[in-house]
Amino acid sequence: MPPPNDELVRKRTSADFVFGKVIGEGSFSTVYLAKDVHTSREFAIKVLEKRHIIREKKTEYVTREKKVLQILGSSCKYFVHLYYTFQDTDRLYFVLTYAKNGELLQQINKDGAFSLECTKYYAAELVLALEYLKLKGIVHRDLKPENVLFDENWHILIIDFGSAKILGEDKSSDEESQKRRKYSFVGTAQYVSPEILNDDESTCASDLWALGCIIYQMLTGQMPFRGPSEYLIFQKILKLDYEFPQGFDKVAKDLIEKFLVIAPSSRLGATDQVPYKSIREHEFFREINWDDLGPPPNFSAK
Ligand SMILES: Nc1ncnc2c1ncn2[C@@H]1O[C@H](COP(=O)(O)OP(=O)(O)OP(=O)(O)O)[C@@H](O)[C@H]1O
Ligand SMILES: O=C(O)[C@@H]1CCC(=O)N(CCc2ccc(Cl)cc2)[C@H]1c1ccccc1Cl
Repeated sequence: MPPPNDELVRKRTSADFVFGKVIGEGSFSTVYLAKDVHTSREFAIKVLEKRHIIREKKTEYVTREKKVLQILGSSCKYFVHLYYTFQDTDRLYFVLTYAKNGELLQQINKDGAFSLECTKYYAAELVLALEYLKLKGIVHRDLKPENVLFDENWHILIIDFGSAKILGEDKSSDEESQKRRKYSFVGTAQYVSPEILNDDESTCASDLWALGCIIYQMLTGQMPFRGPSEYLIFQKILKLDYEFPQGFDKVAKDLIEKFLVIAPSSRLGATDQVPYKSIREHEFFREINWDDLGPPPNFSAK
C-alpha cells in the first residue's frame, strides 16, 4: 500500500499559498486571489479576522458558512466549492473556487439589462442551483446579484452562505438565543421576502421570492422594490408595491408575478419536490433543455 499522497492529507496552512491581489471585501472578510505553491492552481481565499468576528458577535455566522459549504460539497457546479479551511492565531481562512468573471450585479449594470435569451439562460441556471439547495435542505436567505458570481466559463457560482438556514437543524430553545434569532435581521432589504420581514419561518420559497427579484432586475436593470430607506422598501415589499415598465415581456411578467407572491406556499414551485417541475414547465423556459443548458449566451446579444 503506497503511503498516502502527502499533499492530499496534510492540513494546509497559509504557507501553502502565494497571496495575490485583493479581489473583494466583505463586512468581516477580505478575499484574495491566491495560488497553491505546489500546483499553481488559483483559488479565492476568504480571510476573516477573529478579533473582528468576536467583537461583532458573528462567530455563529462563520461556523454556519463553513457547515453549509461542507454540506453543499462539490456535486453542483453552480456553487463555490470550499477546498480547505485553516486558521492561525488571528485569522480564519476559507480556500474557495475562484470566480474569475465577477458579479452578476456588475454585468447587469455594465449592460444596463440582459437580453431575454440571456435572462432565460441564467434564470435556468439559478433554478437548477435552487433545486440543489432544496435537495440539500438549505435556504440561502440572501440571494442577490452581488452573491451570484461567474466562473471562467461564464457559469454562475453562488457565494455567501453566512445567512443560510439548514432546514431541520434543531435550534437551541433557550430564551436568549430565541430572542437573538428573532431580532437578527437576515438578508438584504431589496431582496428580502415578506415572511422574513414578518419574522415567520423562512423556507426554500424565500429563495424563490429572491429569484423573482433577480429575474426582474436582469430584464430591467432595476430592483423591483427600491426606495430611499430600508423601512420604505419593506413597506413596498409587504404591500407588493412594484410595477413593470411599458412593453415588458408578457411571459416574463407572468413568471415574475408568480414568484412575487406574499404567501410563500403560493409561489410557483413552492409545493414542488425536486425538480421544480411547475417552474420548469412555465412558458418562460419553453426553449430550455433542462438536461443540457448548453454554453452561456453572449451577453451583448440583444
Ligand atoms: N469565490 C470568490 N471568487 C471571487 N470573488 C469572490 C469570491 N468570494 C467572494 N468574492 C468577492 O469578495 C467580496 C466579499 O465576499 P464575502 O462573501 O467574503 O463577503 P460578503 O459576505 O459578500 O460580505 P458581507 O459579509 O457584507 O455579506 C464579494 O463581494 C465578492 O465580490
Ligand atoms: O468549524 C470548524 O470546522 C473549525 C473547528 C475548530 C476551530 O477552532 N474553528 C475555528 C472556530 C472559530 C470561529 C470563529 C472565531 Cl472568531 C474563532 C474561532 C473552526 C474553523 C477553522 C478554520 C476555518 C473556519 C472555522 Cl469555522
